Amino acid sequence: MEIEKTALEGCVILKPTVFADDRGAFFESFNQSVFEISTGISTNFVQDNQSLSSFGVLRGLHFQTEEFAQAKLVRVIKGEVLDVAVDIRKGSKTFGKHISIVLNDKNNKQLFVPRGFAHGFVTLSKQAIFAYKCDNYYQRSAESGILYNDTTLNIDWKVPTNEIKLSDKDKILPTFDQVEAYG
Ligand SMILES: Cc1cn([C@H]2C[C@H](O)[C@@H](COP(=O)(O)OP(=O)(O)O[C@H]3O[C@@H](C)C(=O)[C@@H](O)[C@H]3O)O2)c(=O)[nH]c1=O
Repeated sequence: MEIEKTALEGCVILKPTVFADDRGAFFESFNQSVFEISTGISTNFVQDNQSLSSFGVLRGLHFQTEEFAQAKLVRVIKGEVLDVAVDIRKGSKTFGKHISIVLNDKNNKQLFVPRGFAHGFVTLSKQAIFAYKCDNYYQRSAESGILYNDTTLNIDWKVPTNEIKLSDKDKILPTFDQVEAYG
């Protein structure tokens, strides 16, 4: 397992060791002990999620508020996405900053997104299966988010605006300035 720190403290890229042979390939997509030892992060994941999206589908930017906040370990099983995490932690020196990383079924990269981040992705391939672990349960009443094209955040989603597909819910998310910081 390779670990790469990012510009945002607590956001870590993980690259599992892949064992390829003439049958195909194998890797451990999650091993709690390896995760904790290699990242130094202690979590208790309680929910696994999976979504299927077609090209241009943008899910985000999402987070759950306060005590319902979720850390996520995200990856792509099939296809390719541009994954984005935005720091919304009160007092963080990178508050309002974001990172973006290409996750696909070739690089097998995973991104750990701590609590206190808004998270989203856009699908770059024809289809993408996105999978993630969460350390807190889904709570509909605590759902919140930030508009993907917020001008303060200024995220380059790499997909032309006219090809981006959003849910009705994501079309009316608040702007960054309207959102309360985490913590
Ligand atoms: C996220 C979630 C949704 N749902 C339901 C609610 C709704 O009817 C349907 C689709 O939900 P959404 O449109 O919110 O799904 P989606 O837009 O894929 O939401 C996800 O986006 C990514 C970027 C994240 O970071 C996740 O935390 C989550 O917010 O699934 C659950 O039952 N459990 C869950 O954990």
